[in-house]
Amino acid sequence: MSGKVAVFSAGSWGTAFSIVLADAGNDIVLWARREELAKSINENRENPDYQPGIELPARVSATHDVEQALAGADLVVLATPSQTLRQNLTGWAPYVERDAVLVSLMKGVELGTLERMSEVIAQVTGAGPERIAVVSGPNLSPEIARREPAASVVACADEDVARMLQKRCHSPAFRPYTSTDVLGCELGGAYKNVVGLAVGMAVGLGFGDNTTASVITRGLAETARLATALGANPLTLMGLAGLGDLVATCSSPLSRNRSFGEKLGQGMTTEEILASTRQVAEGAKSCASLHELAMRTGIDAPIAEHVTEVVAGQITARDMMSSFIARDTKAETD
Ligand SMILES: NC(=O)c1ccc[n+]([C@@H]2O[C@H](COP(=O)([O-])OP(=O)(O)OC[C@H]3O[C@@H](n4cnc5c(N)ncnc54)[C@H](O)[C@@H]3O)[C@@H](O)[C@H]2O)c1
Ligand SMILES: O=P(O)(O)OC[C@H](O)CO
Repeated sequence: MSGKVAVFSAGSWGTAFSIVLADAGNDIVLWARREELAKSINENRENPDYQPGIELPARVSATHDVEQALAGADLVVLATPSQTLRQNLTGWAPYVERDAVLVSLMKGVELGTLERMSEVIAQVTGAGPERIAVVSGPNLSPEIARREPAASVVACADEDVARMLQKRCHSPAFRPYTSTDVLGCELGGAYKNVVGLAVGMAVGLGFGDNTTASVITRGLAETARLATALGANPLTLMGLAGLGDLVATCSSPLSRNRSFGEKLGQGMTTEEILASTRQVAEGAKSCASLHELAMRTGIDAPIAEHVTEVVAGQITARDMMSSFIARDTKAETD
């Protein structure tokens, strides 16, 4: 099964996932925000800004023209920073083919509205749940771009559509599993970034594996508490889009969220860290929306709460770690 796929946009994950889709037999048009980047990708077969040193397959071409990217595409893959999706998609939506399936690769929750990316897509495009899918799992883009073996979850409320997407992105190095739990996959993906920040802070403070394992495990408990309260299948959180992604993010120096946390732990401010990178660390924004979502749902979320405070400069990473230990004691399963 193959066809034309439009990928928005040519960042780290959009570029790496284009390689997966091309290896699986699709023709990809990769939209780049800057015209000169699209030109450079077409001329040099490489995205020097986001996946340097990786040769792009012949099936991948780039454009800065939205209409050209979307014409005839039956899959539209969205990989922008989460907080920019609504505004961007509003401009792109008029050119999306009527029956195209919209696939979110993003791992964030919108500030203010507290909406997941699939909810933003539904609102902006009017697409029903059978046309909205999510891909989420332990997929650090530099490893995917190098075609190192990895698995992931493709979720859609309509299982047939999830199966179609599974076929469209099953490549020799990338193994997708289907799910109908869109909410569980999205919250697993967004929450692991916040836990990755907390783990990074512990590493930056010089703490070892007992500390990081404790934060990871309590982070999974916090994720599962919120996600299941909102209707997720608890098994989703134990799978690739939950535990799997949490392990990859929290253990890898490639993770932008973990690295961001490490710098906070070493004493840098959020503003200094943001000024030092062009890539997005979604957890630095979604910590606030996830904490608010937890409060609105009546769920205890100390990791999201304290990470938000550290990112906002209200407490230090060391204060956060002390507070985790000093909190009222309770049963593990409460
Ligand atoms: N990189 C990964 O390993 C990875 C893996 C899985 C999921 N994700 C998720 O994919 C999403 C995108 O991440 P990424 O790693 O590709 O980010 P990135 O920072 O590498 O790239 C972001 C892309 O969006 C564009 N962009 C930035 N600001 C924009 C704006 N205001 N309007 C339009 N475009 C804008 C950039 O030009 C770039 O092409 C995030 O939600 C992230 O959590 C990333
Ligand atoms: O680099 P990060 O922290 O955004 O993580 C990338 C992916 O989400 C890992 O699955």
